[in-house]
Amino acid sequence: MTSKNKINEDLANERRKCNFNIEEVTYILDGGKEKTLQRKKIEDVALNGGASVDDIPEEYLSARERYENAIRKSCIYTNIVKNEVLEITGIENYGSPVLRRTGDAFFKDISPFMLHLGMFVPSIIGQCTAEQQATWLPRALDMKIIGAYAQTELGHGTFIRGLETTATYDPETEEFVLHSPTITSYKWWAGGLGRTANHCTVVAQLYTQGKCHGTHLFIVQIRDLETHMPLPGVKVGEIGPRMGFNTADNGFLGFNNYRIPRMNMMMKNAQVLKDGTYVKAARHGKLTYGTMVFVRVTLVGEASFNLAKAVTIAVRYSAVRRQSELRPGSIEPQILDYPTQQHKLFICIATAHAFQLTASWLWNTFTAVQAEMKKGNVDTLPELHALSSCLKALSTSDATAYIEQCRFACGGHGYMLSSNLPFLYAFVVATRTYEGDYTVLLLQTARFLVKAWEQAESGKVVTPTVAYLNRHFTTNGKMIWDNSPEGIIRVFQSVAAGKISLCVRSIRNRITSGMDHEDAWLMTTVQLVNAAEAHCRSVILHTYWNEIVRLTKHSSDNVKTVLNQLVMLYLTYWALERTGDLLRYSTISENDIDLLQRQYEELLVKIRPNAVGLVDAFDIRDEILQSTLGSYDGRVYERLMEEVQKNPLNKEPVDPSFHKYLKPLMKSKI
Ligand SMILES: CC(C)(COP(=O)(O)OP(=O)(O)OC[C@H]1O[C@@H](n2cnc3c(N)ncnc32)[C@H](O)[C@@H]1OP(=O)(O)O)[C@@H](O)C(=O)NCCC(=O)NCCSC(=O)CCCC(=O)O
Ligand SMILES: Cc1cc2nc3c(=O)[nH]c(=O)nc-3n(C[C@H](O)[C@H](O)[C@H](O)COP(=O)(O)OP(=O)(O)OC[C@H]3O[C@@H](n4cnc5c(N)ncnc54)[C@H](O)[C@@H]3O)c2cc1C
Repeated sequence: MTSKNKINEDLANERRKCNFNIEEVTYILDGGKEKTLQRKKIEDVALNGGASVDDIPEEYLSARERYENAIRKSCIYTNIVKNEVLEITGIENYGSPVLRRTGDAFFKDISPFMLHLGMFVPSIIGQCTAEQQATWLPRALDMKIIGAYAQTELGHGTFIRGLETTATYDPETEEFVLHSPTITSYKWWAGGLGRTANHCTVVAQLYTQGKCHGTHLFIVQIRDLETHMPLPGVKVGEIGPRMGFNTADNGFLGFNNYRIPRMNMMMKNAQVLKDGTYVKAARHGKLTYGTMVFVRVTLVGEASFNLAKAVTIAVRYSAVRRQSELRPGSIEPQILDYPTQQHKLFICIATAHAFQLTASWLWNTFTAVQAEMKKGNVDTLPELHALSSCLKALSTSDATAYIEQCRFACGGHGYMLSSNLPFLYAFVVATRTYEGDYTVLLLQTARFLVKAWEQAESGKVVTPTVAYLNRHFTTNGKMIWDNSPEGIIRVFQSVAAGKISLCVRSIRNRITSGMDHEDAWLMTTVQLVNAAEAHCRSVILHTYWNEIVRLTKHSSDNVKTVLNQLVMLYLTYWALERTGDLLRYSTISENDIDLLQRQYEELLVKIRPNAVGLVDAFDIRDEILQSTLGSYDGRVYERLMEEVQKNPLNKEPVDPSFHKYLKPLMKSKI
């Protein structure tokens, strides 16, 4: 072994201490051994060529250079995927989370193609008829056309019904006329739209035969395929620097009476016939929002993966980093030995597991609902919408907070862009806003919960994720505290039921005292968000526990033990975080809380020897981590030094600005 790939001794020791089979845990997280092997094969094909390495790290480039470099790498990666990876996986895996994950080796920031695969293609699959799909899908998958998803406008993102772009049908020419009547109607934010896309999905208010039928989706060509010039009637550009996503050319777009053929309306759920007659095929009013539901479902896994990256970096760094003295003259401890550091980091490992397992469960729920909808049954859609909304909100919000916690855990070096933690934060914090803002989505879930509560009150059996509401009406008084996993979960469900119940009471009291329903709802929204959060916590705790029990049935004893310790840590952590709620809605005593605290601290001690093994089990290759602090070999200080050599500011010993400005300043008299 050369000194270059020699593993840091502290990290090597940690690996010797690890007492469970790391691969077994990787298989569980990936969804089975087959999936792990497939992922590894894809990573080998895509990454072993070393195409991801930038001579100059992208953070040193100008905005133009950075964009061009991102396009260059997107094309390299797309060619690898088209020519080599899909040979192995089949076309149906285009856009799969594995390819998304592997793509991270090519970009610290974002690929300008992300929205093409993330939303443009899914909108064709989900919103077009079979005939339309046959026209558009092969071209999109083959990158003959490159798309974006232009829904949000300068004036409206959340309130989709308030969008102002119009699509007015002209039966004379059998075309839609797209128009942006105001400044606020300009499309704003769409990823890949500013410089890259030549097509996009546009969401616009549909007018036909003089009547508005609400928002619908259209496929719109915006640039010439040969020259890439914006087509006449299209005004398009990049919106400017932002906190992250700086290589994703988020764009603006306006139309001046721009015409598209009738068949460019995505017609799966509604059609406009040649004569302008509007036909609604959908069995549910909100099926045009389907692409958003799909993306929200995938964002739970995205939150888990990015948190796994951050905690891999922070745990490895904490094993390498030594700081302070416990006793005078004693060897400086690894910072991972501080219980406060363990408190910051182990919850991140557990949360990444909780979200990963919840993401797989949610994906299965999503595909089951899709299958029902194919048969014409839309009854399960409201529950899926409520679930995907709150899980998207909480997973992105928790992942944001914990990635920042990982950065804090790395002290000053965590602030370096080369640690990759700032990039991870800037990416994940955006996911809390886009695809539906945190508060707005929790309020959607709250609508569902209040309805479910009313059903349970009237004695009806409610759907599985809110079945605890039926129990709420059959038990009297506070839930008996019980420190078993099932007991803690039951108490969290009681907290949710209690909070929903308070919301309903609050709304009813307000209505009784003269408010109309809208105002009573509005005045209760702070509580409603809180209740939806509590419901979602109970769903995550329940799912995480159930899945661990199910998935470790045949695991080796050590794997069972360590995964159990993690899920117990998660349950205990949240019980301690919510002692106020637990005191209010269960019989928990001060003594029980003391016991919980002790149990938590003991779990930190038990997990400590396996901490590095647990992050190794995420199996994230160095090329994907892209971190000076988090590499497998732990050569933290060497990597920070190597990175300094790439800094263009260090190319010359004296900067030209010295002669231009500094020296004259130093020479000038007061
Ligand atoms: C907030 C709402 C849900 C409100 O919509 P609305 O039309 O005003 O709703 P409403 O008329 O008050 O009716 C509410 C009703 O509609 C239902 N509903 C709402 N959304 C869905 C859905 N997706 N599936 C199934 N049902 C849905 C709700 O459950 C309500 O039902 P109810 O009346 O209670 O029976 C909606 O406007 C919304 O989803 N806003 C968020 C916008 C958003 O997510 N934009 C994403 C833009 S693309 C993007 O960000 C790309 C990111 C980049 C990337 O991915 O990389
Ligand atoms: C990096 C990034 C990429 C994006 N990519 C795309 C894309 O590709 N395509 C696209 O179409 N869009 C995209 N978006 C836009 C994104 O979907 C919207 O920004 C998002 O849906 C939030 O809408 P908004 O900006 O209008 O926020 P607003 O709705 O104006 O929210 C502002 C505040 O008001 C609050 N608020 C708003 N309405 C309510 C309410 N009813 N009740 C209580 N509180 C409320 C919110 O909670 C929030 O705190 C992107 C955004 C970002 C940041």
